[in-house]
Amino acid sequence: MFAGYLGKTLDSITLSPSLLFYATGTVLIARLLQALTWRWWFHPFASVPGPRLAAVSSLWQIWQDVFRDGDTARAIDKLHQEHNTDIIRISPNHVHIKDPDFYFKLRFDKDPDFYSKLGVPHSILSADTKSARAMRSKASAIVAPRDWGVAAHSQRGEEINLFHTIRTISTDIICNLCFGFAPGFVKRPEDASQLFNVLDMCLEGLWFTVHIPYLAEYLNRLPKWLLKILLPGLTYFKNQSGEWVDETLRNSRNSSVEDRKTTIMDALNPSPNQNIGTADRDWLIDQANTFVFAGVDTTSTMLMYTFHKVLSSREIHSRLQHELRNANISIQEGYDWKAVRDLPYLTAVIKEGLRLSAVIPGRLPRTVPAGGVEYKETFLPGTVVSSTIYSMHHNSTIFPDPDIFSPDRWLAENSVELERYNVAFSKGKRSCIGMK
Ligand code: HEM
Repeated sequence: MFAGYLGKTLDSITLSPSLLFYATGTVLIARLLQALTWRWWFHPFASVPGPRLAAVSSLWQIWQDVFRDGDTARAIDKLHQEHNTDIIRISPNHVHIKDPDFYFKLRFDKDPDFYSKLGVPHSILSADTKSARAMRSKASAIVAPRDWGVAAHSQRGEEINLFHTIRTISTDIICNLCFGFAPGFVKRPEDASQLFNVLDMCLEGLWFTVHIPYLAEYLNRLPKWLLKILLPGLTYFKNQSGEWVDETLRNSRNSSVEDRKTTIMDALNPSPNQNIGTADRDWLIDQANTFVFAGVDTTSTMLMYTFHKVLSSREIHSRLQHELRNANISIQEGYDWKAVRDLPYLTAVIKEGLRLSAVIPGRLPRTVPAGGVEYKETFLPGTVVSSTIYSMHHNSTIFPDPDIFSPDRWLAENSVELERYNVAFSKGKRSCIGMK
């Protein structure tokens, strides 16, 4: 009887456009309310403190990343202080944990959702743990400390743009590692300007692209002519890396098998003994972009920051100068890098520069394995968890007066223990390859 009544009622309803509009709207609002209610009251992170906006949406992260110039790590640290807790909810399925002991347990896999949006889907940086392991062992065999024989060509008293100069040195060294030759930016710094503008643009754009699903993937699939119109800088970067990769492959075809293993591109080349196909060439260009991107600005920013700190403190400057003079080390005449590496005060200055320069300010998200893990009273199911380097390096229990640049903390009695908390290069299976 009820079915008959319902059938008649439905027959009498005519499906007008306005009815369709209201019905769709009602369903969408109901779905939204359901999602908000779940995230707010019933989600496993419902009791984890954090901004309300972060509990129900990704808007808090978007606000920090895009509109506050990616200053998210500092904002997260502030939240920990405000809520006086080691665990903070920074988006519906993502918590940030400040506890140093948890950092060392954070050996989970990279969050594919985040890393796939960085625009280099096939690169070592975005690869899953298993594929990355094979690439890492090949590439890290090439990265070793050595004398690169590059020195800035500046005369005494001549003004230079220090950051630009450091960047040219870093690029020449990274290119030597990757391709076996340097573009010669140290001698012709003006040639590097376009590449550096593109690196700046990519870095700024990154905070935006990580929030737009599939954007990086679509950009990668666009025809080359369209990408050139839409993003000329990115096209320039890809073409430049493409030329470098081609030259490496040409050089290795003309050299012996033993010599080929001396560059990262040769070590990673998936088809070393034959002419490389388009897919493998594109794959290598992705790796090349990653190494240039990961190696150049990290090193340059850290060095620039450290130079600034040394030059702003008369005491640190004169102690460093004294140590270098006593060791008879002068950059003008060339020097023994092994002797430089062992200088205690210089090493302490570099460690302090690494601690405070925060060159990787992001959250480095990891996925909790299926089955979940416990963190104190909170159960973390297969969600996302991160611990920023910034939080570790600004922990005042480990580093008293954390904002003060004090190389002496690395020379104190507890300095060996302190070393454990120097995580500038991250730790574990996905730590930095350039660390050596
Ligand atoms: C001061 C300099 C540097 C710092 C502070 C630094 C820091 C880091 C950090 C924190 C990570 C981990 C990122 C993550 O978990 O997503 C990383 C990864 C990486 N770094 Fe560096 N880096 C530096 C220089 C370099 C250099 C010179 C190279 C190239 C020779 C390099 C190549 C890489 C690569 C390829 C990865 C990805 C490793 C993987 O995913 O398994 N980095 N770096």
